[in-house]
Amino acid sequence: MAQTLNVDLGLRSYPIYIGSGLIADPEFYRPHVRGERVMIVTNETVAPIYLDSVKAALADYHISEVVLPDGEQYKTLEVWNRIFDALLHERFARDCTLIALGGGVVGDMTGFAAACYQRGVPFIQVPTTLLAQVDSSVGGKTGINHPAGKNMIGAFHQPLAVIADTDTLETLAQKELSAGLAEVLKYGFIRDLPFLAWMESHMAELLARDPSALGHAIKRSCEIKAAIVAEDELESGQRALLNLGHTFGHAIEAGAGYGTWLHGEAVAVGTCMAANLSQRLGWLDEGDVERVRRLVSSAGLPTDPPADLSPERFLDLMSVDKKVLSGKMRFVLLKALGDAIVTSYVEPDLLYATLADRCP
Ligand SMILES: O=C(O)C(=O)C[C@@H](O)[C@H](O)[C@H](O)COP(=O)(O)O
Repeated sequence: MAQTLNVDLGLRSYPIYIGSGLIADPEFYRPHVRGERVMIVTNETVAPIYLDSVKAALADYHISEVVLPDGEQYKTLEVWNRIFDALLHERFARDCTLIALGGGVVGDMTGFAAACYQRGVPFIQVPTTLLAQVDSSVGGKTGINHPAGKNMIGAFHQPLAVIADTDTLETLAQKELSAGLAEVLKYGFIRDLPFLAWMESHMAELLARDPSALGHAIKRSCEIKAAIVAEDELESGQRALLNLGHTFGHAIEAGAGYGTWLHGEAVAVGTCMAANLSQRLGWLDEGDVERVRRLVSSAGLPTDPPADLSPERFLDLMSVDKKVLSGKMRFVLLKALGDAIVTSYVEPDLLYATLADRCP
């Protein structure tokens, strides 16, 4: 049984299907596939587990595949180009559909390839990690990394559908599950205090992959994300709230070398740092910050930045953030738990103090 949510974007609206057993079911693909040719883009970890099921579900189409290496360190221009090599080698025309089968890296790279191939072809997201199911597969942000900054080259390109099979989470490494929980927690921190409280009391079930707890977490996360994206598709306002923890987090990922930290782990630390800065601005109290850190830690996630990332290097890496406008950094901070804002009014000494802060 699938639950269906909708991302309301006028002509670019699309469904998010969430449930068990969807990945091998042709019914979820058929209404959305365009043309007769399908290119499945996946990675070396996911292919041996799920590629055959997806191919069987798409047996009515002419299928090709490209299998990329797995990891954030491969979200590069060179690896991305392999998708075009495959499409061109096999003479794909515009009447085709790309399928992104995998986690956030595969989804972002496939979506960006779909945005660019012959100036734009359709694609479907089939996310197989928790992080991709609750966040990156929804909303149309696609792209690749540059050594100077995360997701620096990309496009907004909405998928035709998101098919989130919750069974795929059974094969996910525990570290990857925790990384996905960082983004689930984010929705509570920015917009939904009751959801945060629900996570507090259901963390053990979430970590034990209880299907009902995970199903609720995925649905609520996608509801919040779909509503924000529908309000502000191209991030001219409210959508930036979804970037809580990301300015600090992206700096950690780039500073340590892509692939050293999982994206969700870096976002978890970034969220604790955003809470720290929010306290310095007088918005959160000590108890709130402690609650943020406790929740993050209870999800099996780190709370502190790497000791070798100096405040100066942090600042340098953060200065290429996509939220920088007219040379001014903007931050997603917490006015209260469940109430995030975007602000550029942060005194440099308070920011520096947060960047220098390390738990004893
Ligand atoms: O969808 C959004 O908007 C987000 O910001 C979601 C983030 O969790 C996600 O990691 C996104 O890819 C980051 O986008 P970026 O614009 O900061 O690169």
